[in-house]
Amino acid sequence: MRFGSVEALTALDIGVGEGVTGLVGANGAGKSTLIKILLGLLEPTSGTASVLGHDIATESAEIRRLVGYMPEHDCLPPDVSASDFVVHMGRMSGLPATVARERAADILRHVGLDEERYRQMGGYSTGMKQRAKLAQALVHDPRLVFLDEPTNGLDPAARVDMLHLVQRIGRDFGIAVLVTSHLLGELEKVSDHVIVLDGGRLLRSSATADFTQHTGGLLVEVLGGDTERDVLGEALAKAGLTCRPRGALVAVDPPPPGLSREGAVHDLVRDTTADLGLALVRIQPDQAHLEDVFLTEEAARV
Ligand SMILES: Nc1ncnc2c1ncn2[C@@H]1O[C@H](COP(=O)(O)OP(=O)(O)OP(=O)(O)O)[C@@H](O)[C@H]1O
Repeated sequence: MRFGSVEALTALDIGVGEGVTGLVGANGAGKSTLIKILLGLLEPTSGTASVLGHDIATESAEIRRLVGYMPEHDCLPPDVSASDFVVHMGRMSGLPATVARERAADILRHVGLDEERYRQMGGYSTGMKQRAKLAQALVHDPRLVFLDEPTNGLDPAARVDMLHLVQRIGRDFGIAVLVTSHLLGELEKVSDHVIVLDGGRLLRSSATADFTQHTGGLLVEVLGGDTERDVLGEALAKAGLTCRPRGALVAVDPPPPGLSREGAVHDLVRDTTADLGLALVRIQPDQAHLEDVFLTEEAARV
């Protein structure tokens, strides 16, 4: 997809399956452009795509009947209640009036808009607006929903609630979800599969578990501050482990062959901590995160 001299998407060859798929990438990576192409709202400069077996070039009306779309931008009429709006959107999708009213009431309850649904949306908080936008995407019982930055503008607690809703749409309602975020780590917990875009190119597409696999290292936390952390780190280094501070924790690399016996590093960390008179808070596996994909790519480029 080209916009003049800007290549918004280049040589993108991907398939999206069932469940929840996270589409992540920095601002301008091409996420919204991809969704708009799949909805038939933008015509790609070249290439082909199909959604639920329908060609985007010739069957976009059928695609929009089967798909729900939560756009990124603010698109709610301020002088209409969420209830009236979602009923209207249900009617637009072909539902009879009584069915649209029932479905709207159900779905607004599911997304957590109760009594507020009768108030005009102009007075809503960002979190309430995002919920209303989500409800209109779901009212006609689609087989697939595109959610463009559903957590945008939300505070941390509202973000967690929204991500929980996204997960329920995929797992409990059985609707396939393609959800975008510019925050790379955000979708790790709720997505079955993650697609990473960078400057319009595909960086990686794989099961979330492949991104977040156990690195073989450990993270250790002891009570106290940087001093206690560093005392432990130095003692572990003397004992033959490679480690470094990571925030308030000590990150221990995968053990050398002499310490590869199951539990050997755990025992060493526990004993070293006790010998130093420090209080151990936790030892946990060090997992790779989505951000690491970008760091690895950057390192490869350098
Ligand atoms: N209508 C347009 N005209 C010109 N350029 C556009 C248009 N739409 C998008 N672009 C450009 O295409 C690129 C991809 O934009 P897109 O909005 O798809 O990114 P995004 O990953 O969704 O980012 P964001 O998280 O900021 O929404 C950007 O460089 C953007 O400036």
